[in-house]
Amino acid sequence: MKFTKMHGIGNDYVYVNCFKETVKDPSAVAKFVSDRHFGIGSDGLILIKPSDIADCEMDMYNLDGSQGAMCGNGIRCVAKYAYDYGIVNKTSISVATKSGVKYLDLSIRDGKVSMVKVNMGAPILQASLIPVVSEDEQVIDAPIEVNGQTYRFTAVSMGNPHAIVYMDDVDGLDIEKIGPSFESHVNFPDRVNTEFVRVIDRHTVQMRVWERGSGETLACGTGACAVAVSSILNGLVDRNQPVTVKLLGGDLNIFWDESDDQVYMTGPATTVFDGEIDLGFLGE
Ligand SMILES: N[C@@H](CCC[C@H](N)C(=O)O)C(=O)O
Repeated sequence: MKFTKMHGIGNDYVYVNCFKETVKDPSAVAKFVSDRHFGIGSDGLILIKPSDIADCEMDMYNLDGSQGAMCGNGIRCVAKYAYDYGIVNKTSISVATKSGVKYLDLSIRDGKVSMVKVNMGAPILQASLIPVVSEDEQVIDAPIEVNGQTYRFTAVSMGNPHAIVYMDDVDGLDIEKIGPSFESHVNFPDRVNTEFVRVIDRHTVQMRVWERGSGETLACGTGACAVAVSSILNGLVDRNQPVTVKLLGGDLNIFWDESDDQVYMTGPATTVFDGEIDLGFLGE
């Protein structure tokens, strides 16, 4: 299987061009290639496929083999791959995902994509659609008990579920302990991605993320969008201004446009290397 290793501010995936390659069992391939000791090493697997409704389709899998409906860092890399490897030859493109078609604008430097702006769509706040168990229609600054301690969280879906928790000491957090407990909490029937956030000023926040199916990653694009929306809803940052979200792997610029209710994410996309791997033992 030919592949390309790419990352969006350190959130790395193995990308496969399914215009040319066939992957029979993506879950098994994701688990194998993601392994940082016995595989290629990544947060998961992303297949770039032909689409009838967009320029291409993104089909993404987490490190544990589970399928994700949306990936913010991944979709910027899909756009870079599509342009740099000649699937498209225009700078405004569309990508189909399991959470709908997304529209992207590409910035070109030296003939290759360097930055991508993505219309990530409208945030979903309705509890039943996220999904999160609640008697209220929306979950904003609500209490939740995890590992015997009460936290307050806000729930937002950006096509995938996020729980946002504010705290002062994000750097000192034992995320390996608390992350899995949020992920598998009974109140999140589809599991959840959890962002632990410190507010720096009225337009800047810092976050660490525990991703559903992949554990702690250096960045999460959908998570950064959910954090910006949550921070506006909680009155912690200014509305109608871009929010800089500082993640372990770098910064993302997020703008929730009140006029059309769309969330716009801007950030880099990077190619690491091309490779080829024999997956015959998996039946591929
Ligand atoms: N890293 C991603 C999100 C990947 C999917 C997520 N773990 C899920 O299962 O919902 C991003 O950049 O958005």
